[in-house]
Amino acid sequence: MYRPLNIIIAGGGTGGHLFPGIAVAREFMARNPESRVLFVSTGRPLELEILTREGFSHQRINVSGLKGMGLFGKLRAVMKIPGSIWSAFGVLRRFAPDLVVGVGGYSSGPVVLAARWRGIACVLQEQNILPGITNRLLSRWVDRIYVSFQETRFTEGHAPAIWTGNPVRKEISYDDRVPGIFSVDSSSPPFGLLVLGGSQGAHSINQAMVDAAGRMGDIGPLRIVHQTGIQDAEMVRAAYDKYGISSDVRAFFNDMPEQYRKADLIVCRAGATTVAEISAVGKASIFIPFPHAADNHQELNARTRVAAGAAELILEKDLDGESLVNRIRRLVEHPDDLRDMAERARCLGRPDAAAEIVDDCYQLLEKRV
Ligand SMILES: CC(=O)N[C@H]1[C@@H](OP(=O)(O)OP(=O)(O)OC[C@H]2O[C@@H](n3ccc(=O)[nH]c3=O)[C@H](O)[C@@H]2O)O[C@H](CO)[C@@H](O)[C@@H]1O
Repeated sequence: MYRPLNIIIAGGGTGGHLFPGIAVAREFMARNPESRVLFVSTGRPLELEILTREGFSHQRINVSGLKGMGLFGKLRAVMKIPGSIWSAFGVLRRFAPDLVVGVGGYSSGPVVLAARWRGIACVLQEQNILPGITNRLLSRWVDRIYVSFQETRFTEGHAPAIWTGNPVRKEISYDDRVPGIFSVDSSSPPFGLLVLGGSQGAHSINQAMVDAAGRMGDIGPLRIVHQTGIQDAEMVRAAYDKYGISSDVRAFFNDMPEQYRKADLIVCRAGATTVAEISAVGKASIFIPFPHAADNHQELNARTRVAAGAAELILEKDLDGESLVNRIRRLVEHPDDLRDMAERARCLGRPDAAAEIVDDCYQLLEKRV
């Protein structure tokens, strides 16, 4: 029997940080429904919408990131740090957590530091192959770090790191009882192409698909599901309509499990949570990493899959409509290759990541009693 816990999930900001936190939060609630979970972060609109839908409480904290800021922005961000740590103490006093889970993003910093100061158990979850700056700074002040990639390394003096994989929501994971996984089957057109731009959409992928739309005539029946982000939805929808391509274009999908299930091929950025979900669901993919992600970590995330024959890669500098269509056409014409990639992807999946993390957290708390 698992005892009820008060858990704070600190950090987030983007879907790639938030959804692993939700997977872990749900696992804690499954172990004991009397547990309470509070998410603490800057509270971007998308984040608040997702947490409300999931039924989790949220507490906003006023903190800014340092990265990519000018001198004035950096100074303002530094000046906010004492206030944000002070508010974090207030949150800790009111919620009285047994454990704080930092999921990356600068808003996790003050909460984890304040919790450490108060002697509360703290763990980190790192989604990317290269740790983000906040997790790197916090790595020596916590009890454990759960990493998504076996290759991930922290600098000396860090807490014990455990390779669990990146927690993925249960309904996304591969299940051989669900029809549609490994749905690559040339006898059942149309071919399902899922295009994802990460949680905010990717303008260059949108642009390349618009350019590609006029060159897809000879590929055969296609059904494109495309997540564009807010800016480009109209432009992309108009291009598919112009060339008579059946499509579902939206700024953001709230039904990703369904969309993954129906896809025969996924064209997407290489955010760590997308990469983990594609493995969990066992699908073929073409990654187009965001080249300006910190230390180019998206390309490194993607290369782990490419090296295992589980995905293909197009670098942004080589991306245009023609290169994209050529890759898609080749894979549509070689379903065996698609199936092989999908199976290799599935072998890399760690569908039990959330359960492993929660098991370890209970053990950690047991030792501290
Ligand atoms: C620009 C940038 O720095 N992005 C980072 C951000 O990416 P980003 O926030 O884009 O995150 P990911 O691609 O890793 O994950 C996106 C998440 O959003 C969900 N989703 C996506 C589209 C949609 O329509 N509906 C939906 O629910 C996906 O299922 C997934 O759970 O966090 C990732 C994880 O730390 C990093 O690897 C990325 O580099």
